[in-house]
Amino acid sequence: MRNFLVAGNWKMNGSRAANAELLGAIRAGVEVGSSAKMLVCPPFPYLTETVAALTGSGIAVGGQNVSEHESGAFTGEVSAAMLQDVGCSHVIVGHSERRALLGETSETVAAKYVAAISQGLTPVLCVGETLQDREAGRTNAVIDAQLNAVLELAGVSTFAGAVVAYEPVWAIGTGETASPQQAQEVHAHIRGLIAAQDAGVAERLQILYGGSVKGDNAAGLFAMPDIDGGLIGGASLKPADFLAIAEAASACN
Ligand SMILES: O=C[C@H](O)COP(=O)(O)O
Repeated sequence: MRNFLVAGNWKMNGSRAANAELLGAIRAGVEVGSSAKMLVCPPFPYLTETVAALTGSGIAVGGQNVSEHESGAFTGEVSAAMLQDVGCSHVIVGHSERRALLGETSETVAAKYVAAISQGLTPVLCVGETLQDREAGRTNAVIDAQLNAVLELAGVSTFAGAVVAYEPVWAIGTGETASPQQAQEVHAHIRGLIAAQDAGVAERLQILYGGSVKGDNAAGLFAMPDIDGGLIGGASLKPADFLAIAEAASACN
């Protein structure tokens, strides 16, 4: 039996004042009841304050990106050791916005994944197809290529300490969600790909869905057998929505 994870990716949003309000509301809501594991991923400058604000709450904190390098002359980059040092337990790698806008290749993403694992961080590895890929019938092939790059570099055993997030690019920030059935098909495919190498790891692997998840569509998605939670963008900035999503996950736990 896999536990559910509800992760909030704040992207490049927030301020000290707005974060304090948001975290206070989430903490207060969680204390009255959610049993799903929660994770928030704020921008780098706010990580330390977020860790402090969430101490004792059981809510985990993660980065949104990590350097593939250990240390040194990489201006503007943040290492896995630094994320670990300030109290992060997770880090998002390979988000489609970074793949598309910042030129991250599947090979770079694989190196970031390895950097995270080597520091004891749990990578939240994002994969997903564009609308063009889907319409051309290339969804599974795209997902396979993204995952195989990581499997080849890191090996299947590392997936015991990782989370995969399926995020169809066409559903991110668009208000258009994959239907539970569409998402389930891809999640089952992802689990199958991992199972072909290690059935035990595949069975335990948390696979999150991301792409316009809201309080009112989460339950339908989480009812699917291979969907183990969500990676939430816009709705993670709205406490009522984020808590409703966590409640929907708790109900499945
Ligand atoms: O990382 C989160 C995803 O990009 C989903 O974003 P969204 O919930 O705003 O569609």
